Amino acid sequence: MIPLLTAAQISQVDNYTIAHEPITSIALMERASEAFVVAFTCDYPDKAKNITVYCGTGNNGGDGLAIARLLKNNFYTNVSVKIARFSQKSTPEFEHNFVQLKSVGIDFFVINADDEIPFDDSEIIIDALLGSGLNRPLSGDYAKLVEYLNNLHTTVVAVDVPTGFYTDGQIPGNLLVLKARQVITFQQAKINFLLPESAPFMDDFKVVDIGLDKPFIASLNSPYQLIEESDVRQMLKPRKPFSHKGTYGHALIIAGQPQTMGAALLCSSACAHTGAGLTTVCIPQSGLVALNTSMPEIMAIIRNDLPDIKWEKYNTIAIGPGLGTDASSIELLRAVFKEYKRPVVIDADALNMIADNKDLLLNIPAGSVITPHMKEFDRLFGQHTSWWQRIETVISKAKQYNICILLKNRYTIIGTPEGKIYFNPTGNPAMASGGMGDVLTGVITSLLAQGYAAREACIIGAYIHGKAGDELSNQLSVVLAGQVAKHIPATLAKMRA
Ligand SMILES: NC(=O)C1=CN([C@@H]2O[C@H](COP(=O)(O)OP(=O)(O)OC[C@H]3O[C@@H](n4cnc5c(N)ncnc54)[C@H](O)[C@@H]3O)[C@@H](O)[C@H]2O)[C@H](O)CC1
Ligand SMILES: [K+]
Repeated sequence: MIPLLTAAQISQVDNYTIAHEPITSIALMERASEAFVVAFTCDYPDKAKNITVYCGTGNNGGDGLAIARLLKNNFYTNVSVKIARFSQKSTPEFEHNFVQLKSVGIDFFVINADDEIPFDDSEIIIDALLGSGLNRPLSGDYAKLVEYLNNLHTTVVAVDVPTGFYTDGQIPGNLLVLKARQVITFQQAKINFLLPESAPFMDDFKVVDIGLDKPFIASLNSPYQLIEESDVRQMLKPRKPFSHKGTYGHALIIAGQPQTMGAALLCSSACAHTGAGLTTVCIPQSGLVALNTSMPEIMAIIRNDLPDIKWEKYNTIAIGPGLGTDASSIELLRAVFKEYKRPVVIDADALNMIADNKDLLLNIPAGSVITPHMKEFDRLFGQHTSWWQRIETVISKAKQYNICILLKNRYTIIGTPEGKIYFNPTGNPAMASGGMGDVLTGVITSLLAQGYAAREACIIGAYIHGKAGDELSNQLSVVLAGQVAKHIPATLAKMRA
């Protein structure tokens, strides 16, 4: 896991690294700038491009000055610098790099407070105006400059953070930010890069290692963690010799109506493909032919017969995909919560029924998983005006109800009762199509049936679901839910190799 830190914590790590590596702050800035330049030259190899580096007078600006110098050393022939000197304040690291810049003879121009903004015709802008030190929205000269630069629609590559962007905490509405084509960020993704509010301000970000002290970062015990493939590989249990279908659990999936049988088929297919020993799906009578034709490996219970079943023979139950929200479905949901005491997976219409009958929240079996998308989440827990607020709610509700909450998004957010938040990095826009959530529910259900705890089931499930889609999207511009379900065994095989 990569612990994700707030700006205040990053500055703490910065100071710790300087004191304990030890390294001077100027050498650390040089290391960061070198790392930026390595990444930059890889993505922008044309050394004749007209590049302007815009620098503030803090350490982000100091980085910018060092970057301009290093680009020149790397034979970029058309680099110049514009310095926004909007206040008397500057850092010693900035001043040091200013002297260095002058010594290598790069053209620079100082924009003072209230000055007219100089004309810019560069092909690439490197944004080193403000970084993680931002402590208020842009205004005055900074706002004027950023508005001017945004209107140019030039390719902008931001150093560490796009100027004006908040790295953590709630992002105010109508925020003015220098929009970046790419952000090359130091040491780790900033938490807000992983939230949808970052989308208008950056197309892409790349993390470069600048050697900050990793044990110290870990010691800060951040609640926010980014999942890495190695975590999932470690969590995955092998399929052992002499094991049999009973070893891998029996999942019951309660899903589908005559018009939404697809949800039941996709969910149960994903469950079987993720390796549950047995999968039974509870469907309406009219869906039986479709099930038997498409998935002969899956057993069926007809919906009307459900009340008579032996609940305890299932290792887990999933309820919700395509289920509908009529009176009989609510009755069914209540019956599951009453009769079944092991962890369940609750999705889609089951979440909507809980949203309309909030008393049911208290009856969710301990250790269960709920898998809402944003709208289902807000219906359950109230309207939110920002994703940061939603994360706070995930933390409090996961604890209150002793459940894992998996809030679906580009970087799916998984909250645990212990107060941790895990971000899943896999998945891609080719997967944005119907049924994908049903497949994810099936994957997680399968993992619970196989004996993984809710936290592991969510982390592994979200990761492999997205990774299967990533693998498919190498060749396909649109990936359908059924394709993801069928590809899971191949993804799992690679992960276990
Ligand atoms: N550990 C690392 O990741 C390293 C980071 N480096 C770089 O340092 C910046 C952070 O530098 P800092 O001096 O703390 O802040 P900024 O340059 O972002 O800002 C300077 C200064 O500006 C003032 N300010 C804040 N908000 C506003 C505003 N809205 N308008 C005007 N002025 C504002 C405030 O006083 C700030 O202190 C980080 O991003 C990296 O680029 C190191 O180079 C290497 C290690
Ligand atoms: K910046």
